Amino acid sequence: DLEKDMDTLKENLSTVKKTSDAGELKQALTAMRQAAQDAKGQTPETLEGKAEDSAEVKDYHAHLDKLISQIDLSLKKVEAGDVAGAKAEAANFEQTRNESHKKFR
Ligand code: HEM
Repeated sequence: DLEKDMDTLKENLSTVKKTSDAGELKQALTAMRQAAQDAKGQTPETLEGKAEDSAEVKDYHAHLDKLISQIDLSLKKVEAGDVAGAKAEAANFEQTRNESHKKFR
């Protein structure tokens, strides 16, 4: 469910910020990506009763897609050997989290 996806995001974001090991970083980013993708299939309580094609649900999906794009950029960097650059993307994840929580939490 959505709470579980959010807990997965939180735990793995913490790993992304802490680790300097490329393998561990990649694993945490991959878990975050899966959780964000899964969250797209869930409906937050604040949007219950809204149609799948409503502006609100589309906006919810767009925020998760933004996070997924940011995670993909971070994955690209770690794959290119840029661990510091990959970790720096965490600031963007947090910005998207904060914006999203203001709207949908
Ligand atoms: C790295 C990014 C994010 C982190 C670390 C994060 C973390 C969390 C945490 C820890 C919770 C509380 C979960 C609980 O009650 O146990 C939560 C709730 C929530 N988050 Fe996020 N979040 C992130 C991104 C997002 C995004 C992108 C969205 C929407 C587009 C979102 C929507 C929500 C909603 C709707 C809730 C309330 C869920 C409920 O009904 O309990 N979050 N988030």
